[in-house]
Amino acid sequence: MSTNRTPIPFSRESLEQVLKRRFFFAPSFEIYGGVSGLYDYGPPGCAFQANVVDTWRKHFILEEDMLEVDCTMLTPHEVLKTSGHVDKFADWMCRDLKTGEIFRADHLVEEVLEARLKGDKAARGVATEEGEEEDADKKKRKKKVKEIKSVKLDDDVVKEYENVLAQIDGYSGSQLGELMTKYKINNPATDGPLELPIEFNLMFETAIGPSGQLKGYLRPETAQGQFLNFSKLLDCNNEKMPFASASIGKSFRNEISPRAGLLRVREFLMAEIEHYVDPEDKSHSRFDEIKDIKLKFLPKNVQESGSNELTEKSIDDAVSSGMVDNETLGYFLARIYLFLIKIGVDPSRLRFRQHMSNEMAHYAADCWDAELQTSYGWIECVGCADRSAYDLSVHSARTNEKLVVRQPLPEPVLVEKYEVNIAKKKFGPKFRKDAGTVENWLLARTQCELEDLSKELNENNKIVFKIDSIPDSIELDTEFVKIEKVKRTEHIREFTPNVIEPSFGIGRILYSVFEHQFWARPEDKDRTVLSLPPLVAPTKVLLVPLSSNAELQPIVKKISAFLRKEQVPFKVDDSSASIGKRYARNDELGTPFGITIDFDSVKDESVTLRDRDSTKQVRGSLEDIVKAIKDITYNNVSWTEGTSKLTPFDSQSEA
Ligand SMILES: Nc1ncnc2c1ncn2[C@@H]1O[C@H](COP(=O)(O)OP(=O)(O)OP(=O)(O)O)[C@@H](O)[C@H]1O
Repeated sequence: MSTNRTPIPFSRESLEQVLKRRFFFAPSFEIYGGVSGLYDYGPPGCAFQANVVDTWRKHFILEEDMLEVDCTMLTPHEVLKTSGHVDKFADWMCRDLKTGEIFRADHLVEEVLEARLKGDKAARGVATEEGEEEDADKKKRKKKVKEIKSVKLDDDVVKEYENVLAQIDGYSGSQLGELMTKYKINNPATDGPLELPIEFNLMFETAIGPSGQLKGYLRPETAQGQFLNFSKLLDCNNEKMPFASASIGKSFRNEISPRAGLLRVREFLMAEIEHYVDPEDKSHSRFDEIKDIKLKFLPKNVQESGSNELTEKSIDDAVSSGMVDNETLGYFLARIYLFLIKIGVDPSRLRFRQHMSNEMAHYAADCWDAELQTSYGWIECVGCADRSAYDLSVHSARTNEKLVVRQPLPEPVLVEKYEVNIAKKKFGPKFRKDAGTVENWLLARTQCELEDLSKELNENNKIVFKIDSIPDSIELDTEFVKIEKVKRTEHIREFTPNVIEPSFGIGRILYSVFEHQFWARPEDKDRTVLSLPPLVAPTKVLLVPLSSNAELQPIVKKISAFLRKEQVPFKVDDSSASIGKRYARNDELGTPFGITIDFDSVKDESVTLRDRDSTKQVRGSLEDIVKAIKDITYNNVSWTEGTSKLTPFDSQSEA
């Protein structure tokens, strides 16, 4: 990284101009006025994303020998009903019945309370936090917010607000409604009253096929496709455990109020891992390799006490103290950290936040988000959850397909377990075409469910339950079914694996890296640079002929052919702009190296290599220069080390 990089106040406006000017990304359908939450990536954005995804594949899929799948985005209703998304994948929205404006309830509470705290700080003459810039939308809204005037709050109220904000991700709809009433939160623009929060499902609904009868959704995550292929994947892995599947693909969420550019969009690229592990042994065979890595943690008890103070600990300490639930989860937190650093995340602006008890799904054993600090605040970019056996169990129960691992036991064991005995002959006449479905439903129950059913049968002499595909409730007495605890000698251990799921939103990560790597040359604040790591930079080399003299053309062609052969992504800039301007253009594109071709190059094929960040230059043969570029880009070699055998070159002014 540059030795010249001095901290200057980050300007989001300036970054946005660069990203737009160089077409990293832009609103989709822009000439039609655009649609909120939808973006197209331009050439440098595409190349950057492709390189990040390539690094992700190498870092996780290849390094960890994961099984990659590519599943469909269109998903039938039944699958997402079973997974819980149809009923629960929702955010809370509230409407202003007069103006029709819609707000996401938690974001509204957060924005208003933050604004009031800012007003309070202003009244007390305290400077507001640096780096918390506001996007245009937020600014527009805030302009109209009457209460952002500097109004001093009581100390108790400040404490209360801070406490609410620390836990903002964990509130239910009714709790948000209570907060809105308690703190008199109205439409910030008009001060008009708002409806209490109602649930809004975030999935895009569609119909599959012309009849319109097969209801479906665009998937909101890639995970379900991986779970449904579990048995095939286990087979691919020769039935060996633990193992992981992985998938990279688009997901869709009909966000209530998309905002903050790439950070909250309606269609985005996800990279997800489902690591299947024995529930009785969540150790990880490679834990030793990462155990000493130190991470910054924000545990749930700290947030629940209204604070956001970070604790720095090694992963080893975090797991052995029980703060992180198990070794495998800890292993992935460290691997996530290493990946993010590799692609340009600033480690000092990365923290791992644990989900609070009321935020975490009831089945999850533990959950941590990798959050990156940006001018929009701390943003969740990677979720990493131990989802226990939930997903495989629910799909198994719904389809009656066993999604389990069967392992021969070293010694037979005597076990006590619940078994279902069905009076098959009576099922046919009672249930007719549904007899098989009811039978399979009973046989697919887990031991815990059987324990409950057995109790119910003993106490009431009957059990009553509901199966989705059968309209009426089903009632069975002991003539039809017996559920009893029996002793059996077993030679095989059968279990449903637990799943540890690291889930990456690529767009959020890309944007955070832009912010973390954007700076301006101290001598001129308009000469901005995107210091993307060479590994992921869209183009590695800018080829710059010193002049447009025809004499240089053959050597430019020759060097281009050599770079192509060596598979180094490059661009030629033979425009008439000054050399400094040409470099400046590429500094904004994040191109880490410049190769300058001059009249000496014609004589001896030597060239000059320029480093984007330090603007240092060295001279050498084309072969040696390309070797240095490849070493620095792909082999993690520093500029100093990579160019140590090349001749330092006096760089002229780049003005
Ligand atoms: N609307 C979105 N736009 C861009 N990326 C997203 C969006 N929603 C989720 N992601 C990304 O997908 C990852 C995994 O999704 P997950 O369901 O855990 O997010 P989430 O908890 O719903 O996010 P949030 O609370 O911010 O809406 C997130 O860490 C994030 O990087």
